[in-house]
Amino acid sequence: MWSFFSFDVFIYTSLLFLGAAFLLIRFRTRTLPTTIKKPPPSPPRLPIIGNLHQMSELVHHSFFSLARRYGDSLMLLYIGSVPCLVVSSTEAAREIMKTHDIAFASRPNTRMFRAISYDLKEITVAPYGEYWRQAKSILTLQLLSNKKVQTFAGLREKVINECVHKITHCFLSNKPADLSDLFSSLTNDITCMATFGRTYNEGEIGRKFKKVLQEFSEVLGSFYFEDSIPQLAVLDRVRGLSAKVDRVAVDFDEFLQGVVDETLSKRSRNPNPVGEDGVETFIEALLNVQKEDIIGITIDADVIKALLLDAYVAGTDTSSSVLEWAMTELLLHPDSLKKVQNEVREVLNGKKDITDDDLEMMTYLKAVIKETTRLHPPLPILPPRVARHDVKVMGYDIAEGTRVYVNIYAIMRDPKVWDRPDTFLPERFLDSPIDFVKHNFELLTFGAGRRGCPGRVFAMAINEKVLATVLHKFDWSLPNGVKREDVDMKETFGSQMLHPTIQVLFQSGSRELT
Ligand code: HEM
Repeated sequence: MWSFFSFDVFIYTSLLFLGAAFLLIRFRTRTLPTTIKKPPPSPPRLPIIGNLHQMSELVHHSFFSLARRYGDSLMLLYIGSVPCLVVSSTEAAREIMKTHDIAFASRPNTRMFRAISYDLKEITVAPYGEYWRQAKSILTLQLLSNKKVQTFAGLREKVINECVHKITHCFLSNKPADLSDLFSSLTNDITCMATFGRTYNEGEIGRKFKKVLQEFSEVLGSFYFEDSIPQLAVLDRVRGLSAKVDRVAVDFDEFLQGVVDETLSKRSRNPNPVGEDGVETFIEALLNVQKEDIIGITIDADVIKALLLDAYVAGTDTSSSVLEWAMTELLLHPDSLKKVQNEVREVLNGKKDITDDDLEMMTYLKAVIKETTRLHPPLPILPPRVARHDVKVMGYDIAEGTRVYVNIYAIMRDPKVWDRPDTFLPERFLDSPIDFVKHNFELLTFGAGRRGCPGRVFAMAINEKVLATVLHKFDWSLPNGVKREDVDMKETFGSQMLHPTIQVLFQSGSRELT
């Protein structure tokens, strides 16, 4: 549900750039309503496409460099005809997500999101209102509470052990471990088991699931003209994107309906079913909420499928991105690697299994994860919010309907807030109160305010345990022949989140084989 520009922007902006001069005669860029007296500073823009031609594939970098020139707190851009407020400082983020949180608590209503999110029933894109409130409270309280996340401990353990066996196998065959691939399967398996009660890796259904996920990511990463330059919506049809979006929505629905039918059929055979290992999975919990009928919204089949989609899509690639970057940074910073490994091994003191209490004592490990996501947030720009009415922010007038992009990449590298902002330095978090909490506006990995991420505890339980396990069980180095300076730290979009450009291939050492 996250990305909003992609590489195909290049092709179409070039085309548009040429066409803009001609089209200028026919169309005029939408201007702000006259009530907007003092808009935030803006770079100059072109007719029709606005500032689209200034966007690169990695939009957070484009926003970052434009903000330095035009508005390092708030800047107004136009993506096509849509006014977009770019937020690039801690103070401005606090204004948007705390002071004026309700005014900006909605998400844009776009054709793309309507098509692939059960008509905006997914929480991530749902407009602010009663439905969003109730659906988010189901997710937060019934599916992702601390207590619920603890019930998945056995499941996490099982999947992590499988990953350890695969790494051991690489070691024994003297091959580098492809951690990109291993972390991606691991987070996929944990999220699938917690959400659907089983994995979908094998056979015909596995093949179909993979294909639909691939296409889902492709449409999410596509630039949809209808949503930003409606005059050119025909281009979406010409290049087959409109049809593809509709087809992906149908295919994903077919898959999710299959998951629901399978679960219902199990329930009809056993009225009190629990998933594998006696755990109530998300789908079971949702069907129970539906049966009890105690909340203020109708939980129909589409709502169940939309919330499953929310949990699966939001929970998978985000965590694998964090793990990949953490291992990459540690390999590039041997002192930190040694320090975190010593901590893990000292806390465990010869014990084989890692408990939540052990993780609580691993303060440097937690600092490594914070520092990793500060430099490499899986979502470098928060999913867009939208102004629900005219509002004044930091002395500027923001018009109703303005889309708001909080560039957390810029905020988390702001030299006014962070000493040596581009350096990997987990120590900065050791004696610092800065944490992933709702009203923290320096470390915004999980967003903030009403629209903040409800999956933080679920995600951190995976990230901490996986990282502690691979550091405990193995010694790591770059594969033979690869030097530190050869590692390319450029970012690239994986399925949806930013990953290192390289596949993270590491040599595992022999410390302890299970
Ligand atoms: C490392 C893992 C994760 C990261 C970095 C992450 C990050 C984020 C961010 C940045 C947002 C936007 C917050 C905002 O707009 O202020 C978000 C929203 C959301 N996340 Fe996560 N997330 C992660 C894992 C999860 C998991 C595991 C789930 C559920 C199983 C989840 C479910 C959601 C949902 C439903 C929203 C939308 C909230 C709303 O719009 O009200 N996330 N996440």
